[in-house]
Amino acid sequence: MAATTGDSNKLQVLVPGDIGFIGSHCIIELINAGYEPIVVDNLSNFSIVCLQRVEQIVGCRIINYKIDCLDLEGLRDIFKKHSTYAIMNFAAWKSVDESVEKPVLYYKNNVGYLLNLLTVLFVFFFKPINHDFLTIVYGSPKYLSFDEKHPYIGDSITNPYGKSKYICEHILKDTTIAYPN
Ligand SMILES: O=c1ccn([C@@H]2O[C@H](COP(=O)(O)OP(=O)(O)O[C@H]3O[C@H](CO)[C@@H](O)[C@H](O)[C@H]3O)[C@@H](O)[C@H]2O)c(=O)[nH]1
Repeated sequence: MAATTGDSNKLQVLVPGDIGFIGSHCIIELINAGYEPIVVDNLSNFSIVCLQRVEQIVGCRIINYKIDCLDLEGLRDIFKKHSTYAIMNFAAWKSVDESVEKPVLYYKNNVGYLLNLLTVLFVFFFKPINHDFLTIVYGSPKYLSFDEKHPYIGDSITNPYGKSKYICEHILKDTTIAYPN
């Protein structure tokens, strides 16, 4: 199987959480579109076998790192090794029920990962990124499709998972205001 790493001139896209449901589809589309995805996943929700299946589908090896979201030094090392063109972040815990039982863990993990990504991002002079748009964060849509201008629902979010994502949205909005370029 050919490797995607090394001498390729392809633009590299860091995709934390890309062994997961949405991320694994995303890396296939990235490869089809001519990009080189860099997989960063702590394998908390999926095994490396999922990545191997994706490699079979695309017919090449995919650069991957098993690191935890709160490992700031680990993230820094990855940024040093790759000239990252963009980041698409899917790494998060997403169980509503579990988030109600373990709220601190969810805030620490989901918000902490985003803060670590932004910390490293600014060290390497990148722009802030758009985040995902979810009904769990925004509530019933006021209009479709969701975009950056859509009003947030804030206090009516019923669980720590949704709130952790809501906080992430505000962090990104504030960061984009602070660093418009
Ligand atoms: O701290 C963490 C937590 C999770 N993961 C990984 O992240 C992936 C998440 O995938 P999955 O559990 O299948 O979630 P998805 O359905 O793909 O949803 C993800 O992508 C959505 C769209 O961005 C977000 O809304 C969700 O919160 C986020 O979990 C998995 O491979 C996990 O192993 C990490 O690497 N680090």
